[in-house]
Amino acid sequence: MQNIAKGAFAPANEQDFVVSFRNIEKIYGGVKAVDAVSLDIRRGELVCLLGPSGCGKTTTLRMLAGFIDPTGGEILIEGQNVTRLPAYRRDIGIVFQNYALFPHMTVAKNVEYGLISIGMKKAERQDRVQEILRRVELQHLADRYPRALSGGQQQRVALARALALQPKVLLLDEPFSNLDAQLRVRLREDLHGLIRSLNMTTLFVTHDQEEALTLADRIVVMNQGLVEQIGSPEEIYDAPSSRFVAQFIGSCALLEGNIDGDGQFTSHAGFQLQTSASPGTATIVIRPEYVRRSEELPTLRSYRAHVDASDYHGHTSRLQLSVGSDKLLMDARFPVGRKPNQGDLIDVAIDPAGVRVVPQQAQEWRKQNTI
Ligand SMILES: Nc1ncnc2c1ncn2[C@@H]1O[C@H](COP(=O)(O)OP(=O)(O)OP(=O)(O)O)[C@@H](O)[C@H]1O
Repeated sequence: MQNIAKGAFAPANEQDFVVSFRNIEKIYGGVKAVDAVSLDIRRGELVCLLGPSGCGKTTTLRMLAGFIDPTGGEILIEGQNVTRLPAYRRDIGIVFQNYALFPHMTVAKNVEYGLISIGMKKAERQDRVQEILRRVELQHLADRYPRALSGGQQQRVALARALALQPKVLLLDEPFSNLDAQLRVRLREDLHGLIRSLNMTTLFVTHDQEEALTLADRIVVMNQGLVEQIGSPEEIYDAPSSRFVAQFIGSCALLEGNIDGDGQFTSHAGFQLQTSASPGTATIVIRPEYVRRSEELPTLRSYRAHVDASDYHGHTSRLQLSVGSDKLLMDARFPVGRKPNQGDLIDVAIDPAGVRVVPQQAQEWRKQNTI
């Protein structure tokens, strides 16, 4: 099997894989919505498909669910080729974006529904419903109808319904998109804890990078049907494989230029920075939290920067800076009353830990990772 990713969950052997996508492809009217996606998901792993609208993440999820037939490639669940199996024979639980609860059924009946359809006996069914409602802390709402539940409670019913059938894999399609910002964060933590405690193998789709970074063991960044990078949240953030990944995950400055034989980078506009990279044309990524006040890094080179914009965000301030005609971003805390304002000049230094040289495209990363 291909060694696809080198994340924290690099699998030990094939038996550990619950899901394998092998060169999966979907073509719609001549356009590749999903292009040669390969991915192995290990038992108990939480993997996120992340990317902008239209990048192919929902199509990939739905091919695993059995709702869309791939144009090419294979999908395996616990080693069995399920590519041509109908959805109901794949042992998959799904929580849809809009939860898709039955409005005329109580919470308990919603959860019980799938168990009736597989012919489970009444006593066993009722035990299972009780057990799963207890796990998602909804026992007290068992007799309510969906319309009398909050968004977060509806989400938990949908989750309970999916888990009741004890699926091999849980699929979540934008699980938090219908919730307000505060509830989103709380439910994210709840869901994380629950999935972890059940050791549930989970694939979820989101376009929200923060959701992916906080929830996933590994993130699959997709762009125009292709996998740009697969890695742990730290790898994706700290070592992006391409300009696209660097810009899509978090904020950064991207500077184009050349690296000489001593590792010195010079941008096209003349900004210079010492790196340890090999010579050649290069794009460097500088994350804003690594741009610091010069006085904090007195041994490093200092740059005089013009403050183009200065925004207070509570825990930090975000400054947009110009050094010559190159642009940098800076996230920093300033003592009360000392936040620089637009038009000020400040001296900054760049912590080398936050500087990465990235390839122009993801091809290089894919080549190295045999995708
Ligand atoms: N049934 C279809 N017929 C034709 N094209 C389709 C169909 N479904 C999806 N596509 C196209 O395939 C591409 C991938 O769509 P997909 O829904 O997988 O993207 P996505 O990353 O999930 O986007 P979003 O976040 O907006 O849901 C898009 O260009 C989309 O227009």
